Amino acid sequence: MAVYTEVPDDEMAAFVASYGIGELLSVKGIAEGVSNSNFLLHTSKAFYILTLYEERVDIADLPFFIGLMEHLAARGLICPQPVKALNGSAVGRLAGRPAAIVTFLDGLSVRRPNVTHCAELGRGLALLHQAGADFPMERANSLSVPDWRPLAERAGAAADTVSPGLANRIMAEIETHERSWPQDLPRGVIHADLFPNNVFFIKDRLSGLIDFYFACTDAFAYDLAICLNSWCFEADASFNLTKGQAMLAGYESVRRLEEAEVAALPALCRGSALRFLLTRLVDWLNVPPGAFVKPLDPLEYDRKLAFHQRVSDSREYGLRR
Ligand SMILES: Nc1ncnc2c1ncn2[C@@H]1O[C@H](COP(=O)(O)OP(=O)(O)O)[C@@H](O)[C@H]1O
Ligand SMILES: N[C@@H](CCOP(=O)(O)O)C(=O)O
Repeated sequence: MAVYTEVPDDEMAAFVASYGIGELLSVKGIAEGVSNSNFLLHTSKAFYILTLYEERVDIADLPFFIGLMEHLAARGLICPQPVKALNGSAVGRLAGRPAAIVTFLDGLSVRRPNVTHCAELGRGLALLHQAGADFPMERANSLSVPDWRPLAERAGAAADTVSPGLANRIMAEIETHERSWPQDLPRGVIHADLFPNNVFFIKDRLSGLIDFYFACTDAFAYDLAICLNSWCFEADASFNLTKGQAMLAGYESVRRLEEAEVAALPALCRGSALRFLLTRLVDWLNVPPGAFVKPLDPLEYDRKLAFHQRVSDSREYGLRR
C-alpha cells in the first residue's frame, strides 16, 4: 500500500479544479503500489488516478514517462493517458511533490497468474516493445548493473539481519555481473517493472498496462527476464516451466528472440532477480516513519536468484530451441 504524502482537502480540491475534469466527488488513497502516492479520484465526469511522485522518481524523467504513455496510446496500446491541466501542463505540484492525473483503466490485476495470463503477458510485452520502437526519447536504466553496488552499500551489514550471509551473497553476485553482463543486445523502450500488479485483465484477456515509472531504454530481453521472474514462479519458489513456455511463446508470436538474446537469458534473469532483491532490501530497511506502505519481501528474490544461479541453458525457462 502506498500513500507517503498526505494532501490537505483544500489543496486537493484546488488542484483538481485546475484540470477542468468536473466536480470532485470523492478521493481515496490507493492501498497498492510501493513507489509513489496514488489516489483514486471520482469527479462528476469520470474516474482518474492522481499520482504524487515520491523519492525514487527523478522529476527530470517525467517528460519521458508522460511522453511515453502518450506515444504508446497513440499506437493502440492500452495504458493510462496523462490529463493536461487547463494551463496545458501534464505535470503540476501538490503538497510539495510533482503530481499528475491520468485516466483510469478498467480491468483487474491477477494475484496468481495462470498459463493463459502468462501467454497474454508475453504477447503484450512484445507489442509494447514494438509500439515503443519509434519513441524518440531515451532514458538510461537507473537500476542496472552500475547502480547495484551503491544499493548494496546502502543496505550494508544490515542485510544480514534479514538473512544471515545475505550481504556477502549480494556482493559476490554483483561482482559476477560487473564482469560479464551481456552487451549489445537488441534494445529500445522497456517497461522494466511489468509485474502482475501492473497488468490488467478482463476475462483472461490483457486489457491494459500501467505504472511506466521505471520505463527506460535497455535490452528487450531484460524486460522478458523481469517478467519471467515476476510471473512464472510459484509460492514455493519453484519455476513453473509451463508458464515460462507460455510467456516465451506469446512473446515470440510477435517478436522472435535473436540467438544472442536466447544465450543471454540466464544471466538477465539472474541480474533482474538481484535488482529486485536489492531495491526491496533497501526499502525493507528504510520504511519512512508514518508512511502508509507495506514493504515487499526481499527474500522472495533471494530464493529466485538461487534458482537462476543453477540455470545454464535458456531451455530451462521454457524456450523450445
Ligand atoms: N490508470 C490506472 N487505472 C486504474 N487503476 C490504476 C491506474 N494507475 C494505478 N492504478 C491503481 O493504483 C495502484 C498503484 O499504482 P502503481 O502505478 O502500481 O503505483 P506505484 O507507482 O507505487 O507503483 C495499482 O495497483 C492500481 O490498483
Ligand atoms: N515491482 C517491484 C516494486 C515496484 O512497485 P510498484 O508499486 O512501482 O509496482 C517489486 O515487486 O519489488
